[in-house]
Amino acid sequence: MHIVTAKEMYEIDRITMEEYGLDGRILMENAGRAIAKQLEGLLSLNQRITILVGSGNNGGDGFVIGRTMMNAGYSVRILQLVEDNRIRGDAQYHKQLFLSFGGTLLHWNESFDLKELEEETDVWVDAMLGIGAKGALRSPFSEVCTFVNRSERLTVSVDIPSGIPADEESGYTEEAIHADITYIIEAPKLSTFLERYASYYGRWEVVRIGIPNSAWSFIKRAIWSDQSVQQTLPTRSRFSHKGSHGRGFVIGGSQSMPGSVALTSSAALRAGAGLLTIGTVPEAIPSIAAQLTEATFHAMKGQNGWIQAQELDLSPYDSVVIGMGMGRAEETASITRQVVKSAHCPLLIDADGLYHIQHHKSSLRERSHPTVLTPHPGEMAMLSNQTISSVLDHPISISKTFAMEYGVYLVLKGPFTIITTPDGEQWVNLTGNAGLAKGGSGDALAGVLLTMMMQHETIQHALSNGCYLHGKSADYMVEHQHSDRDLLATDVIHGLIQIFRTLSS
Ligand SMILES: NC(=O)C1=CN([C@@H]2O[C@H](COP(=O)(O)OP(=O)(O)OC[C@H]3O[C@@H](n4cnc5c(N)ncnc54)[C@H](OP(=O)(O)O)[C@@H]3O)[C@@H](O)[C@H]2O)[C@@H](O)CC1
Ligand SMILES: Nc1ncnc2c1ncn2[C@@H]1O[C@H](COP(=O)(O)OP(=O)(O)O)[C@@H](O)[C@H]1O
Ligand SMILES: [K+]
Repeated sequence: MHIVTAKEMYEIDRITMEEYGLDGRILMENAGRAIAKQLEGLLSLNQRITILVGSGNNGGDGFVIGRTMMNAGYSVRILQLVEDNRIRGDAQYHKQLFLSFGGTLLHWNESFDLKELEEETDVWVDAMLGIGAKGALRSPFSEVCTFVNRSERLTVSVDIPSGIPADEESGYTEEAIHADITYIIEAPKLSTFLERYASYYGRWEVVRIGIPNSAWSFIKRAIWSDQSVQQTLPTRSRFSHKGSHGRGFVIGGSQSMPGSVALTSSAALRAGAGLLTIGTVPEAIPSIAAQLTEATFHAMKGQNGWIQAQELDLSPYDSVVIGMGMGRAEETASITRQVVKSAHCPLLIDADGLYHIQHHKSSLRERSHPTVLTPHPGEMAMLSNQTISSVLDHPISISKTFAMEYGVYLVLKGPFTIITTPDGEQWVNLTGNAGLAKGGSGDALAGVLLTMMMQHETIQHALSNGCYLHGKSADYMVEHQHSDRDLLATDVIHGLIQIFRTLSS
């Protein structure tokens, strides 16, 4: 399923209409009918529907929904918020149809009594503004949206909750519709995945309206779905041996922080690594070894409890991860730079490793093997010289610019993790929950990703599947054994067992 900007969606509509010849009025009919079908499944016949329409094509969808629901036996009213002469084109065509079918149309005016309308309403359908919304809500939209948000009726939005933008834009108003459900037309828009806007959508579903599959070919941004996982997760051969499943090297930890490297390694093993070696300071080995009997160790030279620069033979390894629990001391900065230069295999840099490369980003471009960076928004802000709030508002464009500029795979972590390739293609992972919002989750993810990188031919598939599995395990554990308060990274690692069992059954 693709993810689009407003501009891209308009282009897809244009291609469908001009190059394939599907009339805009038919697209609007399809949109309204697809949403009406969902509403019929959701509502009983005694629930009275009030549809709020604006001047654009989003309102046009509202007129089709009105006619279709009325025909299905529902009591429907439409409140038009703009003057008659503002409704044009396809929307005007469908408005006329609604009227000729005997629909009830109310017009907004200064003295309109919304309270009275609310008394005759069980469900608000918000068809005021869609992808054409610009800036803060103007009157009377702002008053109507404020009223609807205070009303305790079910609120269903068409395509986008009115008042929020489709893209990574600011300028929205807090009165934007807080929908219970949003029926998104054809493809989620960027704002569906932005922290600032996601909650306005409520629960969302995508409805198809007949856009041809080939019209999407220029869109390089999509959701990583259950189906994507089924198509790309490698199966195990009956004749495989430990070497077939990858030999990984985890570099990290310090005298005072042995835990995170233990989590990464445990996750890598549980995710199916063939062989795993942990490179850490000698002082950290006993505590890690006590938890992980399956790993082997490479005692690295340390200074003051931190890993220091040293000769390292990385040639036996299929993938390397560096950074977790390593600390920010100058000693570990040197080893990070050295590994960036000498790892002739896929390399994942996380946590303190990201801190160390912030002033050496150009060295990433010189690598001839894939490099993966896994920042959370704070680390992304540091790497891209932006503020955290700018990263949260523009995660999709900032990731893309960075990944393309430095030739890296970027996994920008968060409630919706964004995976970007050096070519600028992007995938959004939807699994995971707030139980992951605690120390240790990122360390576990790094381990799962390390293993996936060793087992997939395509790094993007590895990263997307790794993020999916990590989040899916958290979802499973919160649903069956834990809550999003008590979930620990070790529980997430344990939950992988169930996820793999389900995927292979
Ligand atoms: N073929 C297609 O394209 C299909 C499109 N489809 C549907 O169309 C939707 C996009 O339609 P659209 O482009 O007409 O934009 P839409 O969001 O309805 O409204 C724009 C109007 O709103 C106004 N306005 C803007 N900002 C405002 C604000 N802050 N406060 C107040 N008013 C504001 C603006 O006024 P203006 O600024 O021009 O004065 C303009 O008149 C899309 O989301 C989907 O639902 C489907 O039917 C499938 C086929
Ligand atoms: N609210 C949330 N919903 C879903 N996933 C989340 C949420 N918060 C955090 N995560 C996930 O948890 C992990 C946290 O990583 P990170 O911030 O590096 O944590 P750590 O401090 O454990 O290293 C990431 O995979 C991120 O996508
Ligand atoms: K809307």
